[in-house]
Amino acid sequence: MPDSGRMRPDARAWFEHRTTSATSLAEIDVDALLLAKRRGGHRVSVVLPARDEEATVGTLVRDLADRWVHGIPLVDELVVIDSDSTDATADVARAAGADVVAAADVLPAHGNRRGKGEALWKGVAATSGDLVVFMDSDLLGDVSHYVPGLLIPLLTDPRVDYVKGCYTRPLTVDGEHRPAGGGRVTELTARPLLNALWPELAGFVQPLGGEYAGRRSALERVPFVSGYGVEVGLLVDLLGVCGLNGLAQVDLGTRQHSHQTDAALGRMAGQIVSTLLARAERSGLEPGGLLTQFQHDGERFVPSSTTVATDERPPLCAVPEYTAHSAGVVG
Ligand SMILES: O=c1ccn([C@@H]2O[C@H](COP(=O)(O)OP(=O)(O)O[C@H]3O[C@H](CO)[C@@H](O)[C@H](O)[C@H]3O)[C@@H](O)[C@H]2O)c(=O)[nH]1
Ligand SMILES: O=C(O)[C@H](O)COP(=O)(O)O
Repeated sequence: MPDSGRMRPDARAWFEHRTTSATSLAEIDVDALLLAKRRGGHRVSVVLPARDEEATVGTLVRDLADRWVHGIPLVDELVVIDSDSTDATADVARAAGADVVAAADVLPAHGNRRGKGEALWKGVAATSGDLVVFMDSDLLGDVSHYVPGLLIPLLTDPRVDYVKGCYTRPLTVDGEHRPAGGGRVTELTARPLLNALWPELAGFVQPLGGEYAGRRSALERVPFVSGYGVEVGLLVDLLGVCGLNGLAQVDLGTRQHSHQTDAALGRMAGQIVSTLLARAERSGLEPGGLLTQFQHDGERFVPSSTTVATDERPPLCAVPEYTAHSAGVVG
């Protein structure tokens, strides 16, 4: 039976002390945040990787620019990294107020690879803020509070180097809408693997979520996996660089995005498996047997842990009672 009491103590302590909430603008003291930004002499870059996102990137960029560039000056640089789009992503994003940089034009001597992680790596290279906020370009609805929400831990606690967003994820597939249940690769691949191999990270509610922020000083010290393995790669590698207490998460409320096909999610899961197994092999890790999952109770995420370690029986041909019996039967 699930039992939150059985969550690994270090993961549980991290979850309790390093999870904060910023589910809407009403919950955020933006003036205090701006003051902290000015006092600390910080510069904030927002990086949005985008591949063929003409349908969504315009509204997102306009919301962010209106609120945090032209309104309250929390963001100094709003950059869309055009990841080899074949649609009007670049024009739409530029018209909405972003600086648009083609991934292929950044560090050209290093070539141009495919994938989201490549766009993020180029995004860090192309910007200059000491604090970098990442957001996907296919987000739906007004999510402009994500930016200050992700910045709070970085602007208010010098021990925090990296902040992951977490959220409830509705799922709409084939016209059927469910208020939660999104993040299928997260639940079926990333979470079980991360729990097995890096149990101290079990408190992360959304290890794959595309909204997170970090100090450049940390981000420039870790590799960026070029494809969809980038989020789990960053989590594991930043754990090594910053330690568990250098990581934090913030509940941003709800996240809706465009869903990919099952076949595409299978390929994404494959990249995540490959990213994590490569790191586990390098570190010689043995899998553990506890899985922590989360449910939102209306106020907060509630963890519940289950033993998933497997037991097994030997081949029957090695069981004397069986071989004696089956010899008798055959004979
Ligand atoms: O080659 C690519 C592929 C994607 N993207 C952009 O990356 C973002 C996320 O990509 P998407 O294909 O929408 O991923 P999801 O299906 O939403 O996958 C989830 O899981 C992924 C794996 O961890 C994360 O990278 C995502 O942020 C997270 O939302 C979007 O803005 C894309 O336009 C690129 O820039 N280049
Ligand atoms: O984060 C994930 O697991 C993938 O983006 C899939 O999300 P979805 O199930 O909401 O499409």
